This record gives sequence, structure tokens and C-alpha cells, in this order.
Amino acid sequence: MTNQMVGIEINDLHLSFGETEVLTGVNLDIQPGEFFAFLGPSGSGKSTLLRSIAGFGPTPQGSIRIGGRDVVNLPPWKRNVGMVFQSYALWPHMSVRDNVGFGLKERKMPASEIAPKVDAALELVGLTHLADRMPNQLSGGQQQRIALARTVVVEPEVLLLDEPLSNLDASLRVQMRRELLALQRKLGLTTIFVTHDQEEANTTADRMAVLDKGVIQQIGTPQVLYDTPENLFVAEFLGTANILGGQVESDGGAKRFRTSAGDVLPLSDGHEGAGSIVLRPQNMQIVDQAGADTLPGTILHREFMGSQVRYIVRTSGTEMIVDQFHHVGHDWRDTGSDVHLKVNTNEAVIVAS
Ligand SMILES: Nc1ncnc2c1ncn2[C@@H]1O[C@H](COP(=O)(O)OP(=O)(O)OP(=O)(O)O)[C@@H](O)[C@H]1O
Repeated sequence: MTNQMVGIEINDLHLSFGETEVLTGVNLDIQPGEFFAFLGPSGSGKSTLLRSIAGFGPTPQGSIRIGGRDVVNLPPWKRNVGMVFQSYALWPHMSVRDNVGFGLKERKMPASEIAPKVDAALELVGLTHLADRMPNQLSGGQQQRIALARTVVVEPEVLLLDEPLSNLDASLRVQMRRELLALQRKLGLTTIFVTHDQEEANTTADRMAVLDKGVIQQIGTPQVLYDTPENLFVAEFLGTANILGGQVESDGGAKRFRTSAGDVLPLSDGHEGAGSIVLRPQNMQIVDQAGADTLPGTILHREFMGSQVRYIVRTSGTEMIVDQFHHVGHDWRDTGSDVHLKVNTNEAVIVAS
């Protein structure tokens, strides 16, 4: 299976269902061969955006270019995209081999050419030995691999995946997302993966777009989005975020963050004015002594999680989640005890409130 890698460019895309706009001003530039994820809560518009790239649903305003060609007014079958759905939608009355070959047969390809392509696609997903089975004789994971084989066998330029792992149990999902990435790398196929599961996006995507209410909130690598969220939505959607409202002040050149409750933390830089400081559970250390970079707190709750101990600490007018690595022989802090939280503000981010 060969593939010429293409990019996808989306400019100022708007889409409405009746009066309701569900995609607003979407701009995206997906690189050839990239594994790109759309991540967002339910109803944020991920599937609508993916379907508009595939050519399903109402025609949006704006442009969608695949390999430089504007496809916005083309029907799905002229776009050269392959789509895999959450429900595998295999034909129940056809064998695995016939399911995989179906798209080629529809394109009127001679049987002698179809057979080797189907064999290659089955080998790609490691299911050559199941070619003569019927779909109801396959596990969920096997069915999803067949759905993938059936999609890539027609050699699309772009692979679109709409929550493809959602029907699988947790451990199989982890295995399948690795297989999916390996397959995508092997084929070098520009891929968009829709998911509401941040772990799934973080572990597969080269880059991702976080959506909320039909608007892209931020685009970047999983690490950039986690480490430097541009707004509170992205900060809270990716991982656990402790957020303290307040303001950045300047004290003779040195910057500091004053929380709404009046506590002060030193900062290395930051624009002066109102904002929120985003602290991840691992950005703080529980200590006994107060210092210039500590907040006073009280332990409200403790959970042993194996590699770490998670504390809920009341501090600066709020409750924060603080994770500490667990070591053998380590003394845990008791509920009710007064402590100080040493804050690593170098790892914290200030965002507009
Ligand atoms: N055919 C439709 N008619 C009217 N509204 C629709 C239609 N399809 C989707 N919507 C609305 O568009 C918005 C975006 O839906 P969409 O399915 O794209 O979200 P999503 O992020 O993929 O959510 P989920 O993770 O639940 O699938 C929602 O408010 C939804 O109710």
C-alpha cells in the first residue's frame, strides 16, 4: 500500500444546524503524515468538524483543502478520505475477506487485483488467519481492526477516526491505540482522531486541537497544551489543575502573584494585572517550614494511589489537589495537620481569568 502524504488546511469554517452555530471560525493546518487529534467534551463539535472534512452533514461556510484541493463542495466519495466509526459497521452477512474487499469491488476493480490488496490489508492489521470468519465470530478488537483494514485498503489520502476505540474495554483500548499509531506510522497516512479521552489523545497525537462550544481553544503538542494552557478551559480540561485567582504585581522589578485571599508567591516573570495561577498537583511539595515561596494549608483528606499519595489541602481560600511521590518507609501526613505548600512557580502558568 502506497500513499502520497497530503496536508489539510481549514480556513474560517462555520457550520450551523438550523439557527444554532456549532462550529465557529475554525482554522487548522494539519501537516502531511501528521497524527492529529480533536479533543473536547461531549457536544463541543469534534464529530461535526470531522464529518465536515469527510463531506457528511450540512455544507459549511469557509474552506477545507486536502492536498491543496478545496473539497468543501465535493461529495464524500470524491474527497479520497477513509473514515472509521465508533460502531465498526461491518457487513454481518459477508466474510472478513469480503468486508475488506468491498470498497475495491464497488470501484469495479478486477477480482485478481482485489485479492492481493485484501491480503496486504489483513496482514497489516495482523488478521490474515481470520479471513474466512464472519464478523459475529470476531472479538470487538478484531472487528475494529477489520474496519481499519477495510478503510485503508482503498488507499485514502486521509484517515478520519471518530472515537474508534470507545466500544472496547479499557485494557484493549490501550493496546489498540498503540496498534493504531504503529499502523498510521507504517502507512504515513495523515490522520485525524476524534476523542473525548485526553489520555488517548496525549498518547497518540503529534498535535491536537482542544475544542469547546464549536471553537478551537488551543492547538499544539500534548506537552505544550498541558504545560502552557492559554486559558482556563484548556488548563482544566487537560489533567488536574488547581486554580487560584488573583493578580500579578510588581515589587521594584521583582514579580509576584497575590492570591484573592492575600497570599503572595514570587514569580520569575508575568504580565501585571488580574489573572489566575494554574498549579498542577505535582508542582507543590508539602513542607513543615514557611518560606518566601510557600502557602499555609491544612490537610483535609489523603488517598494512597500506589506510586503517589494524593492530598486535598485547604489553602489560600480554596482546596487544592497535591500529589507527593510515595517511597518505602515514607511518613504520610495526617488529615487535619497544618502544613506549608512549597510552590514551584517556575512550572506554573498564569492565564487570563
Ligand atoms: N444533526 C444534527 N442536528 C442538530 N444538531 C446537531 C446535529 N448533530 C450535532 N448537533 C449538535 O451539534 C453540537 C456538536 O455535536 P458533535 O456531535 O459534533 O459534538 P462532539 O464533540 O462530537 O460530541 P460527542 O463527544 O458527544 O460525540 C451539539 O450541540 C449537537 O447537539
